[in-house]
Amino acid sequence: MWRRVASLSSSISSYSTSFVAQTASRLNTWESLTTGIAIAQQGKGFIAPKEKTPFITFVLGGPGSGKGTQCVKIVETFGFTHLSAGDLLRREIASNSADGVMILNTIKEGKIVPSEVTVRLIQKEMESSDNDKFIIDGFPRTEENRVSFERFIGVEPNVVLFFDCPEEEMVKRLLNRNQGRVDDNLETIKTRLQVFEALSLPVINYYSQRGNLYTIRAKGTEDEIFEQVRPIFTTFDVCHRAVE
Ligand SMILES: Nc1ncnc2c1ncn2[C@@H]1O[C@H](COP(=O)(O)OP(=O)(O)OP(=O)(O)O)[C@@H](O)[C@H]1O
Ligand SMILES: Nc1ccn([C@H]2C[C@H](O)[C@@H](COP(=O)(O)O)O2)c(=O)n1
Ligand SMILES: [Mg+2]
Repeated sequence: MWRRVASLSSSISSYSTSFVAQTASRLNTWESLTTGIAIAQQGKGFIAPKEKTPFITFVLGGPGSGKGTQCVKIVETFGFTHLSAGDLLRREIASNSADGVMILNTIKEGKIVPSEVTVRLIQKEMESSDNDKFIIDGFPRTEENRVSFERFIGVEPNVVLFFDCPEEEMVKRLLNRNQGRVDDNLETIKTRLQVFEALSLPVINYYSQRGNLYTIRAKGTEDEIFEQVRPIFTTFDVCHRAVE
């Protein structure tokens, strides 16, 4: 099971209080994870489980670019655990949680839910998973999402996929999706496209500059698109990560 030395959930709920101090403590915790065994061997009494850093893929792209569709294929082929930020948020709405109404209204408007909520949901799933390979779909949608993940989860993505799809194709797909989503209507789609351009493209540019962005031409059949994705993970050899 992949987990941090200490659970961070409680810290996230007090996100706005002493943010800088908490962040510093969190980064120390991740450092402890990697140095804990050595410290224990020196007889200083601190024992941390020896665990691998998870392999993380972020999946980005405009609304309807095919992120979820391709994630299903990636999971089937490469054994990732699929965490869709949108699905986790919709699950919160369905469970009538304290944040449910706020999340529903935000999604109906086509806007972005505060990062502390989304990161907490992702973190919970990661901590309770036996897998150490995660494909995180529709996240980070904003610079705030990105920075929150790095600060609270304490790791950066190994791979960032960007499904680059023409706008008219995305709109056509969304209007034909027929899954009863409250945000698949023309008015909300327009806002989602604006939000993508204003808030998500800067994140994509950030990863492009860091050198871990893989851009996929996302028009064509599902199989044609997957044939662009497959070699990325074959190169990383994610199926044969050593088990400790
Ligand atoms: N290559 C494709 N060609 C045609 N239709 C597709 C293709 N890929 C996915 N679709 C369809 O387009 C719709 C949107 O796809 P999908 O849900 O995977 O997009 P998404 O990027 O996850 O969207 P969102 O951001 O809204 O969750 C679905 O109905 C899906 O079946
Ligand atoms: N990081 C995220 C991901 C999703 N949301 C909200 C806003 C999106 O329009 C909606 C649906 O997500 P999708 O299923 O299209 O990936 O969920 C968010 O606020 N932050
Ligand atoms: Mg999706």
